[in-house]
This record gives sequence, structure tokens and C-alpha cells, in this order.
Amino acid sequence: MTKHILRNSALDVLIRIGDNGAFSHLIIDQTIKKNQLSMKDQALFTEIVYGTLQRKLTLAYFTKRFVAKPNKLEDWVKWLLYMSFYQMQYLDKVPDHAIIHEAVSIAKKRGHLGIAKLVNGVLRNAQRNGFPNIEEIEDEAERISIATSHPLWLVKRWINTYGFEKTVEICEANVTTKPISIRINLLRITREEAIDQLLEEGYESTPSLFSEQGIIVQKGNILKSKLFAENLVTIQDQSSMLVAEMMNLTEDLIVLDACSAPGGKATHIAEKLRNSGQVIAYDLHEKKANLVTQKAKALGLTNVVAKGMDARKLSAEHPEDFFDRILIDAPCSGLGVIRGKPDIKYSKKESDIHTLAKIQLELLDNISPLLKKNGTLLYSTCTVDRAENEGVISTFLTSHPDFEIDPNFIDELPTLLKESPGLTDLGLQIFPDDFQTDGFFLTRLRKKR
Ligand SMILES: C[S@@+](CC[C@H](N)C(=O)[O-])C[C@H]1O[C@@H](n2cnc3c(N)ncnc32)[C@H](O)[C@@H]1O
Repeated sequence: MTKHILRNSALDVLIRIGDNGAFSHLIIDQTIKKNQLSMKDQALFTEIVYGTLQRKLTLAYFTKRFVAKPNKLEDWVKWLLYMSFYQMQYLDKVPDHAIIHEAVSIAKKRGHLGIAKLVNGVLRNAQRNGFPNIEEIEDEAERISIATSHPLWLVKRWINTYGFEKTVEICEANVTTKPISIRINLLRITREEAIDQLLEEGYESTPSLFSEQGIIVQKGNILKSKLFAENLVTIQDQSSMLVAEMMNLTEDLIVLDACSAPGGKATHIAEKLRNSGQVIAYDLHEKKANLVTQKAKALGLTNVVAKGMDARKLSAEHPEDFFDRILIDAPCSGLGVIRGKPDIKYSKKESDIHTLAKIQLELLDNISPLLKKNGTLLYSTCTVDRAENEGVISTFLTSHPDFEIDPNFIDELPTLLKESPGLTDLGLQIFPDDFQTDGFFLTRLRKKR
């Protein structure tokens, strides 16, 4: 019975998230609570929902083979087939006959006998004859697209920019799961204390690669740890922790975080300032800026002020040559965080990239005058795309001869990253397959005069 509830709940969530909706932890958490799923069932439930969304294009390809008119399927039947195919193809722990039995029983309850028969027929056919062999797709871009469930335009774009081999690695990494990365609040706890506490609570954890504040948790629902209840830690990917690490932060500095919500990096910067100086944080709307204020408050940080405002208009708020450090963690296409947010790869269009690159350049153009001479500006995105990253920086530098890539940037990178395949003289592109982190770009500019 519990397995029936689990799969029925997974189907509910898939229908709610649907083809256009964003993957939402909130919906997942609400469903887990409502159905009182056990810890073990929670893991399988999350795996089914995540995996089905991550593999959607592959599962649609399978469906075409077994259903004559897949577009005519009712939405819930389509998702029921997708999630059943997902379990049959990618999860070893559940036998096919159990998956089919559950799917048919769900179809009977939700629909009628006719639909249950259809579901039974399709799944048994797949069980008997196996899934189509993706390796037989001749066109190599199309093959990667179907095998790893990435839209064709994106696969082609990455092949053009990074080559075939790297694209395969990026796409394959995007359909895996990565361990949870958390940041400890150094003002309240040491990393050793946090790791000991986690061990006591039964979590396996290790120090992370690029930040003395980072911990990687291999398994378990970390949100249930006391460390969260007591606001001693916050969730943050390792690559995104690199931002504050690379800003050369010392006490009493005045720092601008131009695009700051929900406040992951603003609070990290504030921790690095040890509650001194000031982090002046903006985000487009007041509501989002409030999230930064709340996060800072929860973490006991008193040196953060957050306001809602278009950061392209900040010259009306602050004089030129004012900030010691500036962070522009720009709005971007998010192609580096597909692993955790699979909806991004289905919803983004290639034309979005050009619109975003224009905004990114406007942010740099309008904000850079506010930096003090010899001050540094860190530009980052969570995307894997040359136009939004190296392209924007190169265009900016051409029209701003008073700026240069900080000559110390590469020297100050953690040793591991100095060997990174994405390091160029315009900055560091971290790919999601390089270190089991999000894909990310960062570079540091210095104002010469
Ligand atoms: C990558 S997210 C920032 C993440 C944040 N730095 C953190 O670490 O939690 C980019 C943010 O830029 C904001 N944004 C977009 N356009 C903006 C603009 N013109 N001015 C200020 N913020 C903007 C978005 O609302 C979004 O919250």
C-alpha cells in the first residue's frame, strides 16, 4: 500500500509541475508531509520525480515507440508512462512487474478500465521488447540530445563552443545527482565542530574543495539537521562559494552586491567581513530584496542592508569611486544548474541568451563607475555559455580601458582550479562535470584608474 501512495504522490507532483512548471522543492516537501512518507519512501519518491523530469526527452522518445499517437494521451497518462519507463530503465532496485502492477492500479483508479488496459499493454510491450536503442540514432547531436534529455539547440551550441567530447561530459553530468553542499557560518561554528555534529546525527560529510566554510554531505535530508534549525549553516553550492572566497575580503570594507537575492553570496560576504563594514545589497524587486534581509537576520548578520531596485540605475544612489568591492552575480540563463533544476533545459530558448547578455553588459556598464580606483569587481553567472561569460567580459573590457582582468586572479585561485579546463585569460568557466559542482563562471576585474 505504501508503495502505491508513493507512486501516486510522485504522479501528482509530476502533473502539478507539468511541462511548463518549475521544479519545486516546496511542492515535493508538501507532498511528503501530506502523505506522511517514511524516510525510505521519501528517497524513492524524490528519485522518481527528479529522474523523470531530468530524463523527460528520453522518456518521450521511448513513448513514441510504443504509443501510436502520443500527443493524444491525456496529460496524467503521459506522466504515468514516463515515470514507469524511468523506473524500468534507470532504477535497478524495483522489479519491472511491480512497476507495471502499480501503474495499472493507478490507471484503474484515476481513469477507467480502458486506460488501465492501454497502460498495461504499453508497459508489457516495453518489458518484452526492451527500449529503443539510442545508440542507433545517426546524427551525433541528436543522439546526445535524446540520450541525455537536452534540447537539440543547446547540444549543438555546446558542441560548437566546447567540442563534442566535452558536451557529452557536460550533458551526462547533468543527469546525475550531486551531493549536498553547505556553508557553515564561521561566526557561529567551526567546520570541525559542524562535521562532528553531523557525524553525531548520522550524516556522512567531508570538507569541500574550494572554501574553508564548505562541507559536502553525502547522504540524508540535511534540512533535518540541528545545524539548520539553529541557523549555523546555509545551503550553497561549492562553485558559488568561490565568489566570496575570490573577493579578497577584509574587515570594514564597503561592498556592493548588485543582484543579491536570495542572499547566498551577500551573507557569505557579510560573514567574511565578520559583521564589520557593510554589504549594500540590491535586487530588482523589494520582495526579493526582503529575502536577503531575512537570510542575513537568521544568520545573525548585522552588516547587510538590502533594497529593491534596478541595479542599472544605481548611479542615482551612490557616487562614483565609492565601493571597495563590487559583486555582479548577474541574472543568466542558468545552464550550469540544470542538474538540480531540470526545468531550465526545457524552458530556456537560445534567444534568451542574447537578451541576457545585453542586460549583463548594461549592469557592468552602469555599475562599474561606482568602484574605487584599485578596487575589484567580481562578475559571475551560474551558466555555461560563452556569450554570457567570456563574451560579455571581452566586450566590456574593449569599451572600458580603465579596467583589466585582475592580474592576481589566477594566482589566487585554489590550486585545483588552476588546472581547470575552463580557465582562460578572461576568467574561469567551471563545467558541471569538472568537480561535481554546479556549472559556474567567475572573473575579477580591477579598476586601474
Ligand atoms: C543569479 S541571481 C542572484 C543570486 C544571489 N547573488 C545569491 O547568491 O543568492 C540573479 C538575481 O538578479 C536579479 N536581477 C535581475 N535583473 C536585475 C537588475 N536589473 N537589477 C538588480 N537585480 C536584478 C534577479 O532578481 C536575481 O535574483
